[in-house]
Amino acid sequence: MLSPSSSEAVIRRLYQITQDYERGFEHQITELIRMGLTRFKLDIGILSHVVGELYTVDYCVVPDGIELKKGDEFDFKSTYCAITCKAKGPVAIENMGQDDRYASHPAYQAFGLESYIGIPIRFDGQVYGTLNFSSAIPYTRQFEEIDIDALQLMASWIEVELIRRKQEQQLEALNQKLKFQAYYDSLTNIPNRRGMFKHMMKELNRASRNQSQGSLSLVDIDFFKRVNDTYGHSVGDQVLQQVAQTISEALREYDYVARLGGEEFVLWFPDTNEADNLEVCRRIMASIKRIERLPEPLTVSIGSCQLDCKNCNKIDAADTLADLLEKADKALYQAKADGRNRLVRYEDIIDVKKEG
Ligand SMILES: Nc1nc2c(ncn2[C@@H]2O[C@H](COP(=O)(O)OP(=O)(O)OP(=O)(O)O)[C@@H](O)[C@H]2O)c(=O)[nH]1
Repeated sequence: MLSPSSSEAVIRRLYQITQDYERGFEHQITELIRMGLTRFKLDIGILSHVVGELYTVDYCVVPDGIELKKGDEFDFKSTYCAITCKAKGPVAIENMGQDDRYASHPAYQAFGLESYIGIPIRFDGQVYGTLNFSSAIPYTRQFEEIDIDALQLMASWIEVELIRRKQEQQLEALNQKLKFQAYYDSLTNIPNRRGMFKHMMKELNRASRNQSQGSLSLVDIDFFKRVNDTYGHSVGDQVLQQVAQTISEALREYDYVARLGGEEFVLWFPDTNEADNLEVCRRIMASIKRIERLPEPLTVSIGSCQLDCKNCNKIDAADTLADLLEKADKALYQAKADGRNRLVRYEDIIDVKKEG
């Protein structure tokens, strides 16, 4: 019979291990298995996971010379786990080969383990797997109630931890979703205005630091109201999605596109001169004309402007962005006024030249 101080030691050690969140689940579970091995004086400890007929070793601690590792898979029916799951509760066997119930079990035939103590782990209303400890050597004493108590305590912590980890993963997924919704446009799946602002702050600071240049372009679908009015809002939505995709595909690796709102998109071309900006914008205009969603070709107007940070002092990114957007918007206005389906650069507008 084990003394009460021995069970107190289990509780104390379990408390230490379970408080050690910062070291991660893998560390905690390995320490818990080690504690079980010391507690039961056995040498193989496993947390298994069972899905259908597949038994997988989730975590294990084994002595030198035993080839067993995390991720190893077995046929569930031929494992000791099958015995424990069938029992629906703790199982303790001191000498499997001498036990009429188990001597001919496929698990004993396959692995030949003599002593075994295991318990089912439940998760989400189902059996997740088992926590088990075993050895090829018969047990020298009888398993006691206090052994089962210790095993149940360990299993309870694992069950709580599995739930906690699942909730943590759900929370993380929810956070990712919220982040996506905050910075991406749900219709086109490209960044929205807020996402653009965040990206551009980094980009403009980088351009300033590297004293480099770049082009900003506003792309606006022509007569989009007519698309909605003629073919319906849902076709309008599909056109917006196709335009976003077409622009994304036409861009180079470091170029950037966001939906500014409505049928307007903003494009940023880092380290790009005017000639290169013209070339990419022309490519985009041609690609958009090839969209086949409507009976007539779709056209866009583009207003572009240039940022040149060569030989300039550190810029204020927010002010610079506002300035670039305003210039591109003037150029876009001009493109619309000149008849649409064209690209105008702010630097080429006559009034601007006069002012300059
Ligand atoms: N289907 C759809 N339509 C939208 C969305 N956001 C804005 N719009 C529509 O886009 C249209 C924009 O119309 P206008 O600003 O008059 O521009 P336009 O008809 O493209 O004319 P120009 O830009 O001058 O060539 C409006 O009818 C808006 O209702 C959207 O998410 N989905």
